[in-house]
Amino acid sequence: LRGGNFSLKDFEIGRPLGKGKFGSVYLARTRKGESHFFVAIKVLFKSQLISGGVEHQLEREIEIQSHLQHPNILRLFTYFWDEKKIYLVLEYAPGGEMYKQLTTMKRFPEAMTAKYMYEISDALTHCHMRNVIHRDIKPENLLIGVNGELKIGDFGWSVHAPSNKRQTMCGTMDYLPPEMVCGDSHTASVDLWAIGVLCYEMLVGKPPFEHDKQSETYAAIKEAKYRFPDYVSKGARDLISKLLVVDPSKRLTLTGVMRHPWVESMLEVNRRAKKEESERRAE
Ligand SMILES: Cc1cc(Nc2nc(/C=C/c3ccccc3)nc3cc(N4CCN(C)CC4)ccc23)n[nH]1
Repeated sequence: LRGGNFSLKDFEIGRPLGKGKFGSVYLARTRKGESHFFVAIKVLFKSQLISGGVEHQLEREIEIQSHLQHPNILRLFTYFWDEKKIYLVLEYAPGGEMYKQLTTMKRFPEAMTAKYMYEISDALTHCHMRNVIHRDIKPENLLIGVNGELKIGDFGWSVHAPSNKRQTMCGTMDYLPPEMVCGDSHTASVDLWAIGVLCYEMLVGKPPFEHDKQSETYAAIKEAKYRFPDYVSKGARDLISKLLVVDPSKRLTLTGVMRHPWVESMLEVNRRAKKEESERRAE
């Protein structure tokens, strides 16, 4: 997939993987050469982009995602268009969507949650170093790679920091931090709040500020008011409580997440489990 000017004829289109707001995503593979290389092709209708007024958002998504190269960020290899559609050639993540995994498992074990928290913090460090804030971290935008690693997918809402872009709210607001709920300008620390929400949702199976009425969700977010079920460990509570902080400047940093004692201890549990498994297989 080096170089440019690809077109649809260079790919064999497979099954649809999913349908988004502005188009569908298909499994595909390159025709050229003997090694069939799987990709995911996101097909967007120009007409819908224009009527949705999101062309420049797509430009930003392409600009940002094509320049980010990180093992926990889904690659955007290339893109092309014909008279009616735009095609994004994205990395294929064979593990599927994290939110489906979470729905199936109800909630993730602490070691699995900590691994995902480490990986997403590493990926966001890569983004923030390039002055990119994602702004839409949630299980629906996260995919699972071939080795069970997390991949941040959709960059449809990412922007260059700082930004006070009001976004037309579509989808859940469970992940919105207080400063975005109040319409203040926001910085990269919105992603720190979002991974706090994500950590809670991975451990509990639902987000911390979920309420029947939107106004109750807003109120709970603005005061960072939430409760833990008994089974959430002290270490996990400590991490989440350092991320779900109303004052953006007081939130834990990404380095702080990756070095948090609970994360470190859980990664050690993962390493030991992997070692035992490989020793068992070696026998
Ligand atoms: C961009 C991309 C997707 C992707 N991989 C996959 N995407 C989607 C669902 C995608 C989707 C797209 C738009 C809207 C909704 C869903 N579903 C997937 C389901 C997969 N399987 C195989 C693994 N099974 C456990 C579950 C079903 C595998 C990869 C998937 N790699 N790269």
